[in-house]
Amino acid sequence: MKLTNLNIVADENIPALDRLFGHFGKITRLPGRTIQNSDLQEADLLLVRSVTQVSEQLIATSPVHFVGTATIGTDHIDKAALKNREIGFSSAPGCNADAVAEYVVSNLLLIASEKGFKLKDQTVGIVGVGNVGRRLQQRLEALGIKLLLNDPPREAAGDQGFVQLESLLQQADIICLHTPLIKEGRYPSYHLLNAENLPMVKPDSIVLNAGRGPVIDNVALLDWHRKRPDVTLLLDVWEEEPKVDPQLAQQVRIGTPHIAGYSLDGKIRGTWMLYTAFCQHVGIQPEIELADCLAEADSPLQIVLDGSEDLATIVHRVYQPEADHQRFIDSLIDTGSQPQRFDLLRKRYPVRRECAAAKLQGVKPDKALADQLKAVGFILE
Ligand SMILES: NC(=O)C1=CN([C@@H]2O[C@H](COP(=O)(O)OP(=O)(O)OC[C@H]3O[C@@H](n4cnc5c(N)ncnc54)[C@H](O)[C@@H]3O)[C@@H](O)[C@H]2O)C=CC1
Ligand SMILES: O=C(O)C(=O)[C@H](O)COP(=O)(O)O
Repeated sequence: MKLTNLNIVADENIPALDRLFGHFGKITRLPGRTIQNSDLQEADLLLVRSVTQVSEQLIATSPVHFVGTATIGTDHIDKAALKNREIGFSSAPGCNADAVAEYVVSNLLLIASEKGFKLKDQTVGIVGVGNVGRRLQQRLEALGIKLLLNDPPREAAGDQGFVQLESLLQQADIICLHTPLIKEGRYPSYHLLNAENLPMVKPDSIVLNAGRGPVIDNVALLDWHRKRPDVTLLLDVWEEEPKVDPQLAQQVRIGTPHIAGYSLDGKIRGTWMLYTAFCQHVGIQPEIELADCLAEADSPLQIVLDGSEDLATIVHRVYQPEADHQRFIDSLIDTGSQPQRFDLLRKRYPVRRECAAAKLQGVKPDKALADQLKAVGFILE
C-alpha cells in the first residue's frame, strides 16, 4: 500500500483535512448524512462525524481499512462490524471536552445572572463524569461550588465519591448530563431521565443536557415540564435531531443545535487525533503538530479588559449562549425545513475559541477575578 495515493472519503464538515490528510491521497468530501455504501467502493479511509451511521451495511464490500470519527461520542459506529472486518478504528476521546465544559459554565453564568443567584451557593449534579464531566468538575470545584457526582461505571470500577442518580436528582440545584448514549449492557443511559424520575427534580432547578438527546425521554420531558415550568431547561441535544420538537424547543430557556463541543480548537484537535491514530495504524511517525494546525487556522481571540468586568462578562466574550439560542429559535420558523436549518447552523457555525486560547489585554484582573478566570480555563500570564 502506497501512502500517497489513498482514496479518502470524509464528511465535508471536518476541518484541517487537507493539512492533515491531503498528503495521503485524494480527499472526497461529502455531506455526512448522505455517505452511503456506493461512495466507499474505492475508499481506503472513511472519516466521519456524528451524523454518519457507520453500519455493517455501509462498509460491506468496500476496501476501507480505517475509519475515524472526529468526535468524542461513538454511538453512531458499529464497532463490532469494524472489528469483524479487521478495519482499524479511532474516535477522538476528549477532543472537544473543554469546549463542552466551557459551554456549560457560560450557560450557568448566564442563568445565574438572570435569576439573581450566585453559582457558588448552588449544588451542581454531574451525571457522567468522564472527559467532559471531569473537566466541568475541575472548573466548578475551583470556583468553590458544591458537587454531586453520578457515574455507576466508574463507581463499579472502584472510583469513589459518587451518589445514586435518584439522590442527585433530589438534591442538586443544577443537573448536567454528560453521559454517552448507551442502549444496552449494565448501565444504559437511554432515557436515563424519564417520566418516573423527572418528578424527583427539585423546584426551581436547572436541567442541562449536552450529552446525547435520547438520554432524556423528550416526550416525558415536555409533558413533565408543562406541569413544572419552574425548572429551567438548557438543551443542546435533541432526541430526534436534526428534527426538533417545536413544542419542547419553546419550553427551553437556552436551546442550541448540538454545538456544545463546537470550538475551533476542539474540532481541529479531533481531526488531528484521527491523523495521529491513522499514522499509528499504518506504522508511521506523525510529523504534524496540533499547535501548527491551530496557528494556521489563524483566529486569535483578544479580549481587552477595562477593569469593570466580572467573570460572567469575560466568559461571555469567549462564548455567548444567547447568540446561538437566538439563531436556533429562528431556525424553527418553518417545520418543513427545520431539520435542514439545524444542520446548516452547525455547518456554518461561527468560529469559537476556547478560554485557553484567549489573550487578555488591558487592565489586569485583581487576584480574586484572576483566580476565577484560571478556574474556568483562561491562561493568565
Ligand atoms: N453536545 C456536544 O456537542 C457533545 C456531546 N458529547 C457527548 O458527551 C458524551 C460524554 O463525553 P465524554 O465525557 O468525553 O465521554 P467519556 O467516555 O470520557 O465519559 C463518559 C462517562 O459517562 C459515564 N457513564 C456511562 N454510562 C453512564 C450512566 N448510565 N450513568 C452515568 N454515567 C455513565 C462513563 O462511566 C464515563 O465516565 C459523549 O459520549 C457524547 O455523546 C461529547 C462532546 C460534545
Ligand atoms: O464529539 C462529540 O461527541 C459531539 O457530540 C460532537 O460535537 C458532534 O459534532 P458532529 O460530529 O455532529 O459535527
